[in-house]
Amino acid sequence: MSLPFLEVAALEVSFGAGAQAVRAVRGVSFAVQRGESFGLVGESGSGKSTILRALVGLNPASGGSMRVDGVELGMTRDKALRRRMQMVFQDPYGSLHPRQTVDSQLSEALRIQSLADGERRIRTILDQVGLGPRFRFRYPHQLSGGQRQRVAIARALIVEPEILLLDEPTSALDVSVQAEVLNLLMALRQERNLTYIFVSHDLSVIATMCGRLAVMQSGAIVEELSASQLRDRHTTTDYARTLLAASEGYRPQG
Ligand SMILES: Nc1ncnc2c1ncn2[C@@H]1O[C@H](COP(=O)(O)OP(=O)(O)OP(=O)(O)O)[C@@H](O)[C@H]1O
Repeated sequence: MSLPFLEVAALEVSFGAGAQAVRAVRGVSFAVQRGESFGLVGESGSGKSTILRALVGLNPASGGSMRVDGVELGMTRDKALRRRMQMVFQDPYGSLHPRQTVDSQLSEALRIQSLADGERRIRTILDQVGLGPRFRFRYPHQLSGGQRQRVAIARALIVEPEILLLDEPTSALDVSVQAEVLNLLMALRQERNLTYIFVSHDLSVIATMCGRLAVMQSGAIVEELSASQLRDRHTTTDYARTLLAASEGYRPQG
């Protein structure tokens, strides 16, 4: 059995101190192989985003460990380690700089990683996310929601990461646009052999996009399932059953 590509073990993340402390992530462990897509689902406030933010170093871990390819993710990450893992947020309008063109935002990502050959990289990535050159000098307000999310995906991918952390990447989009962006993400994962950690409250999205998933409640993982177990409703906890029943977007398959 090969070593997992991404391994989270007994992760703890707390906010605040003393009696006011919030233990947002409580002893979470999971392992993901290279090229796999792993889902995190759970009610609002269950700690899904906090795990992603801990992985990229935005939320410091208060216990446990995180490893990529056997390398421990400590408090400080060098440039090479930061390049390996990129995040895509729910709201592309909030995550893109409103006064910078698509070109400047992509150039900035390249500059941070000191990557040369910017012209070629920008043209290629805009094609790969289905935008093409005519969007290159537009500002975020001149783009639709779906186009903005494609720019956010391009900005994450232009530095050629191995792992994408996707935090509800389509939940701010119209349903028809959602499907297009999900198809794009699926194709990009295959083409680039990317590993995804995919957070969503929509179980139908998770069942389509992920091979395995963890169900979270109050900062802890209460159940791990394969996508086919999810589709067949083979859940073992009441909480996962309730979540499944409550998931508006969920449509039983087959
Ligand atoms: N910076 C912070 N300071 C204090 N508490 C925080 C902070 N970030 C998150 N929390 C708390 O940590 C808990 C987990 O939040 P988190 O955003 O990870 O949940 P989530 O499962 O991603 O929820 P949602 O689906 O609504 O995004 C919540 O109780 C939240 O209020």
